[in-house]
Amino acid sequence: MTDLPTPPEGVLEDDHRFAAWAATVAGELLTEVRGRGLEGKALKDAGDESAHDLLMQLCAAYRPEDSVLSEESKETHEDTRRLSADRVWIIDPLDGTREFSEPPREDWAVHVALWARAADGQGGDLVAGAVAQPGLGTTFHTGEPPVLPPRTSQRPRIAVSRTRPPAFVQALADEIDAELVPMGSAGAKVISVVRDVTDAYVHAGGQYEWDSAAPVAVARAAGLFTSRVDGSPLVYNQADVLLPDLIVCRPELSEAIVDFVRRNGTE
Ligand SMILES: Nc1ncnc2c1ncn2[C@@H]1O[C@H](COP(=O)(O)O)[C@@H](OP(=O)(O)O)[C@H]1O
Ligand SMILES: [Mg+2]
Repeated sequence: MTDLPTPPEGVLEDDHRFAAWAATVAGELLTEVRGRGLEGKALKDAGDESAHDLLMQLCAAYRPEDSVLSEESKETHEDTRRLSADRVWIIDPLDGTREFSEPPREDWAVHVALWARAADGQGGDLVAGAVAQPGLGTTFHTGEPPVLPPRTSQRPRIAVSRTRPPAFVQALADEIDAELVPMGSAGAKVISVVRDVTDAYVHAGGQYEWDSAAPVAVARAAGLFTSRVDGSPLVYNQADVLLPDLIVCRPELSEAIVDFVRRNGTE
């Protein structure tokens, strides 16, 4: 066990600030790992493992009562105690692992989200989240919700996966006269909408709760629209952590995107 970073004053008392701090220090560690001269799989593995270990240690030390679901631990996926827990941290220690291993790309991120059970005990939802994007030197989080800048492009720009863009998004773009903007990392794509680099992120075909939980928490706090591609709600802390599709967009685009999927499906 390495020495844990010391939380700044006030961080432990506030879940939003704790999420932001944890994501930030994991991002700093990843930046350091990226400077070690590793390449390819060795760099990917070192990144995934070091950020996961640090975040698990921070949660164990400072949020010992809470459950954790982390991409990098199969044990946490299968641990059914989180299904009856009141609070679950949903973590992607390194989202956009591929892009992390291709310096100087900046489309990779650290995701830390908190899911909490509703007061009536029925279901729950995301209550805090942070996305650190070290390549931009910024952590976006629900403690200080990002202010959505005015839209600078009349033509919609849709962020899509750089390596596995769903085919239907091209058809959607053709219909609404949008431009596709390929990039890595679900977090970086959501943050591109938050920053007015794009206007929407549309994905289908596979993804897991940790890929979208923290970005969606931040997007909602910024006033963006979030849903599954069929317009139904994104639901977290499920037994099956597959959450294969989503839309994050400026509110004025949601109707056209959901309507397209309802008419055409995603095949
Ligand atoms: N079809 C698919 N099945 C499973 N995971 C997928 C997926 N498409 C994207 N993802 C995951 O979503 C994240 C963003 O992907 P992309 O950059 O292609 O948009 C990546 O997370 P990780 O980097 O944490 O593995 C990737 O693994
Ligand atoms: Mg991911």
